[in-house]
Amino acid sequence: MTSAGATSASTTGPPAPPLPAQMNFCGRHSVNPLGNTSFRDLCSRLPAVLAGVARMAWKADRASVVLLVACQLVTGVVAAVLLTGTAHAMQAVLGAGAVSHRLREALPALLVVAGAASLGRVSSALAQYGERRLTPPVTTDADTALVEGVLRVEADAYAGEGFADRQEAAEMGVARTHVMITDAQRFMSALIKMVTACGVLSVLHWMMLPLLALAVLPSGIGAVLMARVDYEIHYANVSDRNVRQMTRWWATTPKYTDEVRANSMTDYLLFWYRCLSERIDRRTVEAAPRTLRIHLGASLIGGVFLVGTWAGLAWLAGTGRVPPAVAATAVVAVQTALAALSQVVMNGAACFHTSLYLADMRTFLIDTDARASRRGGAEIEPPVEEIRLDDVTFRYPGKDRPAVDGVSLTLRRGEILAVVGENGSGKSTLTRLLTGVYLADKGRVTWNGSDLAGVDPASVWSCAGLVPQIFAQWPLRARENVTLGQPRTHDDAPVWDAVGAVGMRAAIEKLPDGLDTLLAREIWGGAELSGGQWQRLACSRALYRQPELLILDEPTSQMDPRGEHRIFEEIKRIAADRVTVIVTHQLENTRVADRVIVMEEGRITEQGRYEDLAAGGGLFAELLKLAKAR
Ligand SMILES: Nc1ncnc2c1ncn2[C@@H]1O[C@H](COP(=O)(O)OP(=O)(O)OP(=O)(O)O)[C@@H](O)[C@H]1O
Repeated sequence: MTSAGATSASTTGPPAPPLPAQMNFCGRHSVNPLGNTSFRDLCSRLPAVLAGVARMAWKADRASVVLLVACQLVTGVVAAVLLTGTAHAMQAVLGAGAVSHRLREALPALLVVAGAASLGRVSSALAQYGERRLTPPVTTDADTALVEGVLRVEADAYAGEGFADRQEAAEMGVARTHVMITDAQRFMSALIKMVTACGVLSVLHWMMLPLLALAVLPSGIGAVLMARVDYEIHYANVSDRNVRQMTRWWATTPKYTDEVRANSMTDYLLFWYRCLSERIDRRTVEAAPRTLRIHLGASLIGGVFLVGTWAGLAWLAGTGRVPPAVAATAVVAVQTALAALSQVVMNGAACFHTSLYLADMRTFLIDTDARASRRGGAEIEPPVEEIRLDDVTFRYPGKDRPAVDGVSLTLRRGEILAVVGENGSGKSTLTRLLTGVYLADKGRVTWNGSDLAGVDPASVWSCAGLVPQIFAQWPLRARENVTLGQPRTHDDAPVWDAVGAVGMRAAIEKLPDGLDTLLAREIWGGAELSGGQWQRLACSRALYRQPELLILDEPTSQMDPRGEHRIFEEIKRIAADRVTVIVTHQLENTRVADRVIVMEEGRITEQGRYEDLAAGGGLFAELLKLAKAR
């Protein structure tokens, strides 16, 4: 839901540019998942997060996971050996006798300490190597899962509540995946080090442990609270970030450079971009005092407890409760445990932080999975003799009125059907229902008698060729822009046939590398086509597929008369072997059709041949008159 931002009121000169719309999305999915979560709940998530990370890592590269686990174990052993070795060395050094004798006594323990330290270094280097091996495939798995999830949903999901915003939130999960392994691995190794150091400490004197825990706990709580604040800011900014991202693409892509410059939109787009960024920054800055309070509170309480820890140790040594050698070892153990504990806290909080974004990603993936196409396994066998719509109704999510409302229609092989009607009357939606891109909310669409709701969509789409109103200009080679990555043969003959049929052979031959030319001006070595040439290429894609159902939605709107004539001649030539549907506002073009249907507010209100409708007193005749009156 959006509302226009306020504009600054000025009575002289032109009005100030309006602010970007305020995003007040308040649907079912707009609830911050952390809104009613207690601190305990937050901490109890950590094991599940680590288990999730381990599962993802195991799936991506088992050998690296085994290496990392082995490194963790070595870390634990090394920490224990370091501390016990230090204790032995201390006992020898602080014992009785000449200095040279004491040093000799301490030498074996010191050598063990040096060996353990070297092993620790080697293990840490290997752990880093494992991390570097593991992070790319885990990130790629997460990223690909997200792209695949979005590609596999039923098409009407895109129009569903907050889909794009939730996708944007999930993207953050992917972005955080690359630090997830590092955080989890550091957390685990710090945890092992800490447990070892605490074990050694508890052997030295039981009182050291609670003192230590008190010293570090406040910073742990502080770090989790900070992560919570960060996530709240991130969550509040999702919609604005999404719009900013889109604005950035539209403003900077070379495709719209003419429109942006010649319509003097540069300043307005920069203004928009800046406003959105400032709004995002404002939310972040507004949270700064909260984070300062958390930081100061955690540092203050932690500092007091830390002083208490050292005082406790001094008291134990001073009162002779622990001998000097043990006290010296305890100092090392406290230092080790403190460092490890701070690392546990820091990396634990980072894992927790990441888990919030990963949870968004997981929720989104579960949602995309639930919305994935599951229509049944029936197959469409060519030739397609008949396509029928029986009382079909379709309404876009969130819309009050159906876009297609109770339409019944039968199309037979060899027939050319033209669909006309005013803007928004449901023509393109009808084509999406015919191809099974959308499934009817009510009624049935059947191909050769098979209801598309029970047919594997891939088998339908392998028989369809669609030139949509807004077609993609893929940054691919000219050849793949025709074949769409689905070559029919090992040679280029059918590709040349398809481009020849739309009058593009000469233009493709003139490209620097012919069919191998990359059609993307932005990329080095790429070339660009004109608008009409692109549209011809889009038509050649559909022709190349030799589809059972050929749908052309405004196929010639950018073409010169020769190109348009050629396309319609080709449509007539190949019509006998397929069902052809042409959506057009150029009413003269409907002369090629065997039948014309006129749509109004989602319904078919007239149908017949061009001549009959032109002579009738309906909308077709009225629109024709208006077209001729120019
Ligand atoms: N993706 C979508 N999400 C929500 N509503 C949509 C979507 N696409 C179309 N609509 C709505 O459905 C109705 C029919 O749209 P459709 O695109 O089918 O009309 P059309 O006859 O093809 O229009 P035009 O002649 O302008 O291309 C319109 O009210 C439109 O706002």
